[in-house]
Amino acid sequence: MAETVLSIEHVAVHFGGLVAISDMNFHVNKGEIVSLIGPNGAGKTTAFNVMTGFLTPAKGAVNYCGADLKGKKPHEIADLGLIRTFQRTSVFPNDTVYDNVLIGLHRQGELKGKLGLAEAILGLPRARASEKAQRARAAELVRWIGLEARANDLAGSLSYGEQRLVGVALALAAQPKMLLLDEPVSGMNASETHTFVQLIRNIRDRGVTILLVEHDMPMVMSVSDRIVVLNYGRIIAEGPPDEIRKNPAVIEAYLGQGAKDVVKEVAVHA
Ligand SMILES: Nc1ncnc2c1ncn2[C@@H]1O[C@H](COP(=O)(O)OP(=O)(O)OP(=O)(O)O)[C@@H](O)[C@H]1O
Repeated sequence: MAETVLSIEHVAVHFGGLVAISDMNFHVNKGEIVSLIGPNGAGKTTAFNVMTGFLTPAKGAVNYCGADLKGKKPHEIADLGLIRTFQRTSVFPNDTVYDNVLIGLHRQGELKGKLGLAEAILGLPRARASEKAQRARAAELVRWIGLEARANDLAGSLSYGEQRLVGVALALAAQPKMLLLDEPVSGMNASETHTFVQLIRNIRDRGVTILLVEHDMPMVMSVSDRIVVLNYGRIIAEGPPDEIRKNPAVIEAYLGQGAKDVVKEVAVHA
């Protein structure tokens, strides 16, 4: 039987009188790639914020690997291996790609308190060994995201899509069991998106479970094992891409928002 990694149970979020999410229930199994989609304002980002401890739901629970996340702070949730990327990646533009990833790894090490400050400052043997391991790991992560050829280029010289890859490397540096990707291909061209889909599959093949929020329908249809559709804070459909693209309620939800292009794309890929 499939092992559930994340489950959202009867979650509700209100902002004053506005119901952003109402009685949301869904789960993600180990090794799945699941997409959460829906028209603008449907509640996708709010759902991400609940899962990662940035928002406390008015009702319901989020379970991750058997633990109730209630009351946990974002960094405590990240420590459990539930890692998110953000819509905006902020790289250090005047550092190389490799150094950006190394800085990320150093921050991880500091956050986890792996080394004492004195050890690090004095360059004691344990600190030197750790530095060597982190350098090797940074090189491995740069290779993993496919930016090996650009490792020594300044991050500021990368295309927007490549900078987003650095964001993924920083998330991978935290050794996720599950990755939440927030609109990962927005602003990418078709070829960058294609490369990114391969990367997502590769990350999953290495054992990381994936949930993504994305507006790019062809991308969602090609990468997802399962799709959960939100509209006005409610789940209106859930299933594999082939079912979702034919679902009248889904088509209606997007048409209702005037997003005819999206519907056209869904139909074209049917
Ligand atoms: N901090 C907030 N305060 C008040 N209302 C909010 C807040 N955050 C979100 N909302 C409202 O909650 C609803 C859901 O918003 P949310 O950003 O989760 O939607 P979304 O599906 O992520 O949209 P998009 O695709 O445009 O990013 C919207 O009506 C939004 O205006």
